[in-house]
Order: sequence, then structure tokens, then C-alpha cells
Amino acid sequence: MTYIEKTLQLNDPLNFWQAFDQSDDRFFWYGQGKIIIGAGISDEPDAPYRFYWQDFFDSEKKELLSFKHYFVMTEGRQSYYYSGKAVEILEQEIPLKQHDIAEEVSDYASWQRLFDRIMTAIQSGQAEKIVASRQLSYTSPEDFDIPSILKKLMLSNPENFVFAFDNGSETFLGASPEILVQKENSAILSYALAGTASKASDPDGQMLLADPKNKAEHAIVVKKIRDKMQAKAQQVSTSELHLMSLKNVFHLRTLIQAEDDATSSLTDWASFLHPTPALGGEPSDVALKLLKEHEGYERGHYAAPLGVLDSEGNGTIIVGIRSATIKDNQLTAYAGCGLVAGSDCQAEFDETQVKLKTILEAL
Ligand SMILES: C=C(O[C@@H]1C=C(C(=O)O)C=C[C@H]1O)C(=O)O
Repeated sequence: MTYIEKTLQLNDPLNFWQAFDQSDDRFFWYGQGKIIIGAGISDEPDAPYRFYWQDFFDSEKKELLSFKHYFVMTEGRQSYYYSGKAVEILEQEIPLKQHDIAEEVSDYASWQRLFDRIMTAIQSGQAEKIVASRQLSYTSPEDFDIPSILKKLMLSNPENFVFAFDNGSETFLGASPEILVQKENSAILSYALAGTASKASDPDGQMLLADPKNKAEHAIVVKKIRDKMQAKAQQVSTSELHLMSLKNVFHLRTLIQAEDDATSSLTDWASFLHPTPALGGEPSDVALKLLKEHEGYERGHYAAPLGVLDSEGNGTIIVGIRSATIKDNQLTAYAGCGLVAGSDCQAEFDETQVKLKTILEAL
């Protein structure tokens, strides 16, 4: 083992994030009671964790990164793993900041154009479902404060996975509710997460659970993930359809599980399942081609696989939704939703507005 372990007792784990130079690559992960922070790229073969990311469209663009320094917090116990020289972690109060953001210009006209294109493809039978998205830009008079945003994301979204990847020049961060694939030895799990209602209009989610359009949209995702899992693993099972309750929305969720003794790696699984019809569409090739041509921006990390693997190769890969890219005082946020026959342009736009709140409420 080239890593040395030291016990820490930080009042705020974000002090670890802060301890590294702005030019160091860093990643942050919070989910299922665990916090993992990595800093300073390393080529050590025996890192305790590795961080994975993949581009949304370009499957060749992906990386599995190891770091020199790790902060790991599980069940209240904190460890610092380092290879080389330890860095002193100073304890400071990390204040919650309120950013004074300038309103974005309305993009409804371009949303309507994209919506019309997609609905034409759906109505002519070329596709069953296509997930359209928006990119919005915001400016703050001061640089955005990443630790403050991460803290707010964790406080408001305990059910989500909060993540950040800082490549030394910009930060991609968010609070995603959606597991693309989780692996615990031979046990594989994926979420079919599609179908959304705002809590403001459907306070207990019962309208969503009974809604035929949302259920049909959801069923497309379940079928695709289940069929794909069946091609690669045994004992594929699906849970009952149920609600996932988040801060501002409910989603329809079905858990899909399988046993894989054939030793496909977690990252193989991620590349195999991505993009599910929850983020791309069905058929996938038709949806991706249309999105590439007409969405009007490059998705990059948005809706793309991103996650953490331990030294045994077990871990969790989520999709980078409810997310934003931040560079200094500029922020670009993303939100999308699935379009199917019967979708309404204004209602879908409103759904993306509610999804954007995950990021906007953390600023
Ligand atoms: C595309 C996004 O979310 C996805 C789309 C959903 C939907 O259309 O109902 C629900 C959850 C996610 O799979 C997003 O948040 O940007």
C-alpha cells in the first residue's frame, strides 16, 4: 500500500476541499451516508477510490482518475489517505453565501423550436421518446463559492448524490437523484427514473402515480434497462413502480436488479447502459442524432455517467443531472425532460424550471 491513513476530525469536510490549490484537480462525492473527496491527480495503482466520468455523446471521451489525497467519511469516521507528503488541513468556518445572480435571457423561443422538431419525429413514428434539455447561463458579481454551493446542495437534497469535479479551470457540480449503475460484487442495480411532477401542483404524488402519459414514458425506460441487463446478467428483477420524493419534485422510479458473475466492471456496465431513454431516448440512435443536431449546445458532462469505484471495483455511477458548470463568476445550469406523444410544450418547459431549482436554490 502506497497510501498512508491518518484519522481526521474535521468539523466541516469541505475544509479538505479548501486545503488544495485551485489548480489541483479535485473531486467531491456525497451519497448514501458517505463523503469522498480526492485531490491532486496521481498514477498510483492502489488508490482507495477512483473517480469515473464519461462524456454524454462521445463514448471515447472518458477517464478513470486516481488522486494523491483522499478524505473519506463513513459512519461518522474520517480518514485522510495520502501518497507522498501529507497536506495540513486547516479548520475554518465555511460560510453559506448568497450569490446575487443576474437573470438569464428567456430561451422559450428556442425551447419551442426544439420541442417542435422532436414532436415531429415522434408523431411521424421515428421515435417513441426523446429527452430535450436546456442550458442556461447566469452571472454573479463575485466568483461562485463552490464549498458553499456544495454545502447547500447536501443540506437540501439528502436523497441525492452531490458531486463536483474541478479540473483546475472549471467545476462541474450537482445533486443527482439517478443511479445509472451500482455494483456490489455480483449484485448490479440500476434506477429507471422517469416521470415527474412538481410538489407544488401534486403535493402527495398520487396524480403522477396514476398518470398514463408519465407511466408510459417510465415504462420505456424500464423495458430498455431490463432488456439490456438480461443480455448481460442473470436473475434480472424489477421492483414495483413507486414514487421517489425529492425537495421540489416526485419522480416515478423502478429499481432493476441483476446478478452478474461474468465480472463485467462497473465502468463496462455504465458504458453499456448509457444513455438510457431517461436521458437520451428510444430508439437511442434516432434520439441522439436529433439532439446533436438541434439541441443547440454540447451536453458534455450533463446527463453523462459519473461516479466512484472502490479498490475492489464496487461503487456507484450516477448521471450528471440537476447540474451546472461553473467558471469564476459564470454558471451554466442544465435541465431536461422526456418528450413523448401527448407532451405539451409549456408544461415540459415548466418541468425543466422546477428541476433547475436544485441548482438555483443552492446559489
Ligand atoms: C433530464 C433530466 O431528468 C430526467 C428526466 C425525467 C423526466 O423526464 O421525467 C426524470 C428524471 C431524469 O431521468 C434532468 O433533470 O435534466
